[in-house]
Amino acid sequence: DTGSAAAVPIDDVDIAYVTPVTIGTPPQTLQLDFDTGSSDLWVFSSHTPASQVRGQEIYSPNKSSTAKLLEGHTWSITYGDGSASRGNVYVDNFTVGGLSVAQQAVQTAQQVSSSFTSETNIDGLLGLGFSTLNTVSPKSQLTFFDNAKASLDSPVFTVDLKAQAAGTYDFGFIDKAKYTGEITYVPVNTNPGYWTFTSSGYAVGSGSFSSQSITGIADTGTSLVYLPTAIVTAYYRQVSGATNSRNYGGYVFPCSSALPTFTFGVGDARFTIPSSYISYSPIAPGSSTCFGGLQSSSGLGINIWGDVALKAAFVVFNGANPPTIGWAKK
Ligand SMILES: CSC[C@H](NC(=O)[C@H](Cc1ccccc1)OC(=O)N1CCC(N)CC1)C(=O)N[C@@H](CC1CCCCC1)[C@@H](O)Cn1ccccc1=O
Repeated sequence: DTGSAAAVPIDDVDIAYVTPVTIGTPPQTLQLDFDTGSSDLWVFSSHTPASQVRGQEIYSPNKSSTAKLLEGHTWSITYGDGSASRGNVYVDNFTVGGLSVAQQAVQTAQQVSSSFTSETNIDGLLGLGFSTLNTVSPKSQLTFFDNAKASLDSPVFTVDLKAQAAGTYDFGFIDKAKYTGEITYVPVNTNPGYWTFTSSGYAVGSGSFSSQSITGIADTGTSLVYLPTAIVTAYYRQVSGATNSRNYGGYVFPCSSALPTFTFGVGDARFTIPSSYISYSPIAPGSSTCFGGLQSSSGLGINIWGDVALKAAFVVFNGANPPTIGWAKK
């Protein structure tokens, strides 16, 4: 089997991307944020208090003839940005872009934090991390990818995110039309449960490439790129008026300042993030102060290659044994 579904930016700065999925019988369509940084599949549902729902599509298991409650199972998750949700668990038919899983664990929200309520374009998350991270108790559940893997032509999914345009998540195949040149594969460390790999170094603008190992995670659920402070300060030293603002929680600069590109290495390959991706967004609508798409990871304890980096490449998440991750230009 294979599947292919669109990844659509939810706003004008690509803060996140959503992908349509169908759940149950008859099919209920929701827009989920596919997140390689977590491993829970959870949805706004008929169990979510009305006061916490603001226009999101909901999944109603009682309207699905194939839904079954997973007795006594609950889940609770808190993300890096402090957002959180928790609830019960059903199993039901689940389809992404023509690829179906019959008994997928669908975690229904009984409680979501205010940031989820206010994010009206996200109806839930679909975790594409390793199933070891799943929070369902007493028995943890498998991700959609792990459930589908055995039936896939090839045990892979690929990510092709675009700036202000619809990209794709493909399952089970690698579409040669989506990239140019070769795919450079590097090992993945599955220990923490994320797609953790080691970049071979970086360059700021047209400066020389600094070869060094930068271990981090490829995370579709994180908007920005978070790297070691030394790298980030070297970058913003080239941006006139840039300051690391405690007030705004990161590097900001005059929107009129010229920004260099940022190049990162994967093995011998080099990927350049255009300046436009790093001039992330005005700190408030109409402001002339902009927030950077490259920020320090010092507060996180982990380096994160989020959407700002993923948009600059075609990425293969290879779920074979052992797993690897492949990067190609596009
Ligand atoms: C540096 S972990 C911060 C990161 N959350 C972000 O990247 C959010 C994304 C967002 C924001 C607003 C609307 C929609 C989406 O965006 C910002 O935080 N931004 C963008 C806008 C900027 N002005 C400020 C900084 C984050 O927790 N991701 C997790 C998945 C997210 C959770 C929130 C909803 C969307 C999916 C996850 O993969 C991060 N993970 C990764 C590994 C381990 C644990 C863990 O939990």
